[in-house]
Amino acid sequence: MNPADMFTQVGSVIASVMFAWAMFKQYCPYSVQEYFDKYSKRAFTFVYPYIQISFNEFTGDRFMRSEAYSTIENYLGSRSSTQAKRLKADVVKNSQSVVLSMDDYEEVEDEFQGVKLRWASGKHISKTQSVSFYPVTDEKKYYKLTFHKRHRQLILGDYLNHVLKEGNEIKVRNRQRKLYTNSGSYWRHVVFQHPASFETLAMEAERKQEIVDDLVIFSKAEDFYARIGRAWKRGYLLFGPPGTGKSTMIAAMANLLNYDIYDLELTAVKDNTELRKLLIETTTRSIIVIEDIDCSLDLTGQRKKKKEDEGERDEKDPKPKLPKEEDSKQSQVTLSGILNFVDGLWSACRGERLIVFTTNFVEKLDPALIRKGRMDKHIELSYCSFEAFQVLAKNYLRLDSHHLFARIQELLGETKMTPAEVAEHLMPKTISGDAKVCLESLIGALEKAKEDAILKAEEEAKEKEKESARLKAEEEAKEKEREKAKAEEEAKEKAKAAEEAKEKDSSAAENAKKHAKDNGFCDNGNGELNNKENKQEGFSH
Ligand SMILES: Nc1ncnc2c1ncn2[C@@H]1O[C@H](COP(=O)(O)OP(=O)(O)OP(=O)(O)O)[C@@H](O)[C@H]1O
Ligand SMILES: [Mg+2]
Repeated sequence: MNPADMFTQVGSVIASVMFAWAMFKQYCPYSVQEYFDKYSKRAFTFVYPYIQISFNEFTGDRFMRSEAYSTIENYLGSRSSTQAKRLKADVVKNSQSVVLSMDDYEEVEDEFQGVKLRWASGKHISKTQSVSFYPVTDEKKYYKLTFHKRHRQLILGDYLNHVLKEGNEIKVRNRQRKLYTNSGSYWRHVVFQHPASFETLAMEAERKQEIVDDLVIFSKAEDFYARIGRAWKRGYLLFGPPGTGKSTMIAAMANLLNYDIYDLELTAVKDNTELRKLLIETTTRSIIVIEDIDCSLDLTGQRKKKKEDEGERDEKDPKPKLPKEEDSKQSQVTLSGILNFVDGLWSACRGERLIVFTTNFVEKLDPALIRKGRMDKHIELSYCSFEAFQVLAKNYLRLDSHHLFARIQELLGETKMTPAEVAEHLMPKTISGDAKVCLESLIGALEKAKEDAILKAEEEAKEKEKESARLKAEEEAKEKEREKAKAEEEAKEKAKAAEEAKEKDSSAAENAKKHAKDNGFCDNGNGELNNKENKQEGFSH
């Protein structure tokens, strides 16, 4: 048979088979088709030695993008860029890096512990019925993993875990961090791009290292927290005067650990229920921040006040009062709501979270709120030390040393200036950026601050003296008044005693008279008593 005849015959056989298949599809009942489909697939898998697993892009009714799909996409990214011929590119991290993934219907190979496997990308397309000029197509993308069935155990266990772990790590590396703020009961976010870092943070090197170590240890301690049975969370309380770097440190923490920030504005939260809802919506690897917690709520007295109010209500009116209009507008988040937020509920959330409170007045806060276990680490940020100044000088002026440093060190030891103020003086003052001008400006400000502090101390001493003199005078006046009152009291006492004595005398005289009368004496009109019997006796004589 010549090749032309052979092709003609093969062609006609294929055409006949296709015709028969089309007829079968067209006229055979659906149930028979399904039956046929099922058994043909079973027969195929019986002889086909490979296993296939599909990971669809969308899962569930809510049309949520599958986490596994995006993790696998990240995992396959680097392999795709070296093997696939058609790639898709996406830009992340504020247009700073390009992430590649394989295009549809591409294949890449992978190897795990000597076992070869194959990943393929594909999509199901279904046309949806809609009243539109253009047909709407519904694409469902998927990744398909194919491997030999003798490696089933290894692939389903270790390999898939390895894919998810590595994919997640790549996702975290590539993700854009976000700064969330709450507006009522939901979070809004912007891309978080604060440049602060622990290197640029002005504080003593030793303390800084201690905080960095603490954070890094925490972020790697998943197994440790699971072993000791505690939720993977850590609380930080940052306190100190305004402008000492509390907010800057939070940004540095987020940059160090690559965490998102949830900046919680408590005054915008209506009540504890809303607070709970917001908390549940926070994601893992995040820092939840409540700035100026002492100003956000009356956390110091709220618990006490509430109890007092309840006590009063119990006494006077057993029915609960409706909130007044002005009360209902204010936040009704309570201290116990916050405490639950910090430990109770939070423990139920998966993944690592840091919570940071900042305050200018740590002594104002309820001890229950900041006890260890809730706020595990208390960090004081204080006025600028010389070591902190050196960091600022290096950041702002690129200076490691300068002959004016000695004077600055002396002045910083004698006066209080916040790092924010110091930094302000180190900002470029001339177009040439002369460091000396900045340092002199700082020295001038420090000298002035020192003079002001001396004047203030003198003023305060005078005030104190005046106050103590005033108090002394007041005390003396009070003492005099007390003495006067005492003398008056004594005089009154004396007069009363004399009155009583007089009364006593007159009543004694009265008694004596009565007694005399009873015994036969009578008053002779001259105040003398005469004995009646004696008189009678005299008459008789
Ligand atoms: N320790 C510091 N290191 C570096 N810069 C600092 C430091 N402290 C303050 N600054 C600078 O001062 C500015 C204000 O600091 P920051 O907002 O962090 O202060 P804060 O302690 O949060 O103040 P507040 O209590 O008013 O919120 C920042 O922009 C930062 O540049
Ligand atoms: Mg701040």
